[in-house]
Parts: sequence; C-alpha cells; structure tokens
Amino acid sequence: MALMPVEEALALLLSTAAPLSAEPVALAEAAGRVLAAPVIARRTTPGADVSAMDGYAVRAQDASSVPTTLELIGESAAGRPFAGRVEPGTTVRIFTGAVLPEGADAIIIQEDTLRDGTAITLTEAATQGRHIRRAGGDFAAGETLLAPGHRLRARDLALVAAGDVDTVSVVSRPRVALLSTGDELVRPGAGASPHQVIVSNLYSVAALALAAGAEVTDLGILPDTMEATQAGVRAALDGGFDVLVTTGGASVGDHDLIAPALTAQGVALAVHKIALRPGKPLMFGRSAATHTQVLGLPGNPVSAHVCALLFLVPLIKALQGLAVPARPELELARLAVDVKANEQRMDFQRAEIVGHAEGVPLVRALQVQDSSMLHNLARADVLLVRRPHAPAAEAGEMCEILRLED
Ligand SMILES: Nc1nc2c(c(=O)[nH]1)N[C@H]1C(S)=C(S)[C@@H](COP(=O)(O)OP(=O)(O)OC[C@H]3O[C@@H](n4cnc5c(N)ncnc54)[C@H](O)[C@@H]3O)O[C@H]1N2
Ligand code: MOO
Repeated sequence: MALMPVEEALALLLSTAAPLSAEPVALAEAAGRVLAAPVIARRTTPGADVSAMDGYAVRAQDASSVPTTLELIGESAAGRPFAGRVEPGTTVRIFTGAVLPEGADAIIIQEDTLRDGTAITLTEAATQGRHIRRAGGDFAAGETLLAPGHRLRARDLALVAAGDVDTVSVVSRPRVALLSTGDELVRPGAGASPHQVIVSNLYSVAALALAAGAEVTDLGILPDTMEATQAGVRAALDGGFDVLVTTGGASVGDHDLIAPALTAQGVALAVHKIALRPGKPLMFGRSAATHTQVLGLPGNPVSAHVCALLFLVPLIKALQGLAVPARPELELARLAVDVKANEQRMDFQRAEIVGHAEGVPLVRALQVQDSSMLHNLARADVLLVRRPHAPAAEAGEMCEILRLED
C-alpha cells in the first residue's frame, strides 16, 4: 500500500489548524507567547532630547575653540531636569539619560573638562548634536512596535515595556492532553519489573509541547482494553483540550486499539500510516463533536519523539498563529560516510556532527537505528534525513538534516 508522504501529511494537518482565540496577559507573564494584536507604542522614546554621556551641556557656538571657560549654573540628572536655560557663556552639569536643558545643543564629556568651583574649562571643542539622543530616536507614540503572529522573546518584552504597554493581547496557549496506552507501562521510579516498560515517551513529548508553547496535561496510562481505551478517549475529548495526543497502540497488533477507539468516538482519521521512518503508524484526525485535533503517535519512544517534532510541534505553533512552513524545516549538511539508497519512507536517522566542511556540518548516522533505543537519541546531534527513494550517496556529498532541540 502506498503510504502518505510526510510533507502531504504535514500540510493536511496544518490546513486544519486555525489560531486559537486571543486573551490579554500582563507583560510579566508574556514571555514566549504569540501576539494576537499589534503592540502600538503609547509614548515616544526617548520622551525628550537627552544626554548619552556624563558631562556638561553647552551651546556649541560657545565652545567652538578651546580651551574656553563657562560658568556652571545648575544640574540636569536623569529624572530631575534643569528648570532654567543655558545662556551664552554658561553650562549645566548633565548625566546620562538626563534631559538636555533648553538653549544647549551639545554635550562635552566630563573627561574633556577641568573644574574649579563653578568655572568649567573645556579642553575639547563642541560639535552640535554631539552625545545627544533625540526625542523619538528609538520610536514614536503610535508606531507599531511588534506585529501579530510574533512570538515574544526576552528582548521584545523590554521594547513593549518601553512603549508604556503593560498588557498584551496574545493567542491562548494550546491545551494539549497526553494519553499513554499499554498494559506494560509504568511510571519511572515505580519499581518496574523486567516485563514492564517505563512510560518514557510522555516526558519527551510533553517537553516538546511545552517548549512549543502548549499547556500540557498528563491524562495517565490506559490499559489495552477497548472499553478502557474508548472511555479514556471519550473523557479526553470532553476535557476541553485543543489537542489530544495518544502514544502507543497505533500499529496493527491485536492490542493496538487506538484507531478503532478514536473512530468509535467520532474522530475522523484523515491520516493513518505515513511514509516515515521511524513513525509509520502515525495517525491524526479531528473530533466532529469537540473539534479536538487528535494525534496518535506510535509507542516506540524514538518514533514518538520524531513524530512529535515533525507534527505536534508545528501544530502547536500553528494553533498560536505562528507562521509554520508546510514542510519539515531541514538544513543542509555533508555526509561524513557513504549512505545506502533509501526505500519509500522518508528516513530520519539519529546522527552525530563529526566536524564541519565548507561551512556546513559533517554528519554521520549512528550505527543502531532501532526506534526503541533512547540512548542514541539522546546522544544524537541531528537527524540525518533521507528522502523517499533517495539514491545511494557518498561521503562528502550534500545531505539534509533536521535539528534536534538544543
Ligand atoms: N506487523 C506489524 N508490526 C508493527 C508494524 C507494522 O507495520 N506491522 N509497525 C511497527 C512500527 S513502525 C512501530 S513504530 C510500532 C508502533 O507500534 P504501536 O504504536 O502500536 O506501539 P505499541 O505496540 O503500543 O508499542 C511499541 C513499543 O513502544 C513501547 N511503548 C509504548 N508506549 C510507550 C511509552 N509511552 N513510553 C515508552 N515506550 C512505550 C511499547 O512498550 C512497545 O515496546 O509497531 C511496529 N509493529
Ligand atoms: O517506524 Mo517504526 O516507527 O519502526 O519505529
């Protein structure tokens, strides 16, 4: 059976992902959130002409040739402007960020002066406008500082605050529920027997979702019965989540119940099985009743991680209104060793960066690519990507990689 190509599946998933509703948040809570509306400056910054240095505010024409001596008539400090005016032959002591007094049009830095009481001797000539930050030089009131769809980074928060904006309108965080399935699964630290398996997926998938901007709820582990699986899915769909992620039970074994349980609960599966290695049994669809997006990840931990990177992370971003490319974001690299021809599935092999050649990383796939093996997922720097039916390639040839998170 022909499997759906990864890029087609991703485009299909993203085509159903409209941004969620907006909500106001205080600036202190806004890091990492995505703007739903533009941020408009409420004030002009700087609010007045100010000094960029500690020194003396002068009239440039009084200080065109040096040395010359001016009379000190006052002080302008940040937050405490000088009330008077710099008349010919006078100067005002000024500090960084302080308002330029009326009459002055240049700053002489204090290193270029000698002081004797109120007699200030300038040893460096003034240039008009020197060391002055003009009002509005950063931005003006009414200016758009940031556009919708922008994810607020640390430096953006300073800009928003400087614009005198204390609350921003952001897209709601996608609420993502995680449902693990499998009789064999137990939590870490719970004393697993050899026949049991630790529910490791949960932690990597949750962390990826969280980093992408989601609010994550762990709905626990379901046993492998149709009744329990359906009840778990139903409760999850009724829970008001935007996205339900299941792990395990996605394949064709007797205990793989997710697809029939989802279908029985009204989730129309748009995709089930894609041309991806690892991650072939990936499925997704949408609940007709609740509109919850449902992503069924394979149980193998590496498959689940790769599917979460390729599908869940873009979905969470798209739900926040971020621009997401409808194909995996691959980078160029070079092969450190020869690779074999690929078959029909797009292959994401755990790989190490072993050096750099002509400005791009030189990558080598790890020996073991079994999708249950987590140690070499943690060890890998990138995933070496092999397109469906890619021919064999030799060391030194260009290749594509997908970055794993730092
Ligand atoms: N006859 C076939 N068998 C399999 C096929 C196939 O096409 N035909 N596909 C294989 C592929 S590819 C994958 S991937 C796996 C995925 O299967 P499931 O999604 O049904 O996963 P499970 O059978 O439930 O579990 C597989 C494996 O992963 C462990 N597991 C499950 N959940 C977790 C978790 N949350 N954390 C850590 N480990 C987990 C589970 O114990 C199993 O060892 O199917 C192949 N089989
Ligand atoms: O492709 Mo499965 O996803 O072999 O692990």
